[in-house]
Amino acid sequence: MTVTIGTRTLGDAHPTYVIAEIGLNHNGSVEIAKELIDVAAAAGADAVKFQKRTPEISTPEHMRDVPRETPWGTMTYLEYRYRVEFGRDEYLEIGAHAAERGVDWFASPWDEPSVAFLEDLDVVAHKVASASLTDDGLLAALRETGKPIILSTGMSTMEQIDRAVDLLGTENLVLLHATSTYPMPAEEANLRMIPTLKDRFAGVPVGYSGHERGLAISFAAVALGAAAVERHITLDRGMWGSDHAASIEPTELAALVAGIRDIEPALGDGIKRVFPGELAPMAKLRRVGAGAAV
Ligand SMILES: C=C(OP(=O)(O)O)C(=O)O
Repeated sequence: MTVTIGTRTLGDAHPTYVIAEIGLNHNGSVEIAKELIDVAAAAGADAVKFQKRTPEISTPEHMRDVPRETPWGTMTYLEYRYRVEFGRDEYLEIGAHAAERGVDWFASPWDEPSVAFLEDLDVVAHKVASASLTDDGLLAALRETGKPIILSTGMSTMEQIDRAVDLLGTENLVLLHATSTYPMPAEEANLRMIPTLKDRFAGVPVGYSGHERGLAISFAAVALGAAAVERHITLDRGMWGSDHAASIEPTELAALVAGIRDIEPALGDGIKRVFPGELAPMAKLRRVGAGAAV
């Protein structure tokens, strides 16, 4: 089974769909968001992703009044959430910029009104953040859209994943294996979940959403069959904000995409054959023995 997002097709035998997760790393600035889109396009990523919230709905009650030091002064956590949220006009500008650069754009809506907000902007797909995997109302609203849905599976049990997949249906679904530790230590990567999810949800493309430092684990995810790779990106890991430290910088994103494109043709089809390039070394090095004719 394949899933088509924009002009790209995801699934076995198709290129890995690389998602540059901007998330909140734009720090509320459309200019930074556009710079990050430029970075993603220059690196050869397929899509940029944002996070869309209705802060008074998606901010947990106990967090709302917690004071937060920000570059814009001390404010409550709820005020900060509003400060970094883009409205319709800003997303129209962002969407136009992504289209100009040839990359898909979409977002993870964190509440039901945000689904309607993104639908109005005619996004090509929706993402479900790991934190939202058990939000039945959100999943039902997303299924209603009929758009491709990319479901992240961090901080979840297999039973919760089964239920979310039941609610979303497998028709237009991409699963992402994820561990929601920021930054994620290698011991928590559990990359063999990629083949486990592929076996359990036959035909559903399975990818990887990474929060580790460096690129090696994401490359290994591709070697294990990931149909998509999502990584947080930032202009500079030293920037203010909670996700920058677990993000990759522009040169790393370029290296990630280039490395993935090198790995893809190397994976082959698993059928043993003698390649033309091996014939000369074989003629030179192999002693002819009883097994040669087999
Ligand atoms: C947090 C998100 O995703 P993940 O769970 O894949 O990190 C998101 O998409 O907003």
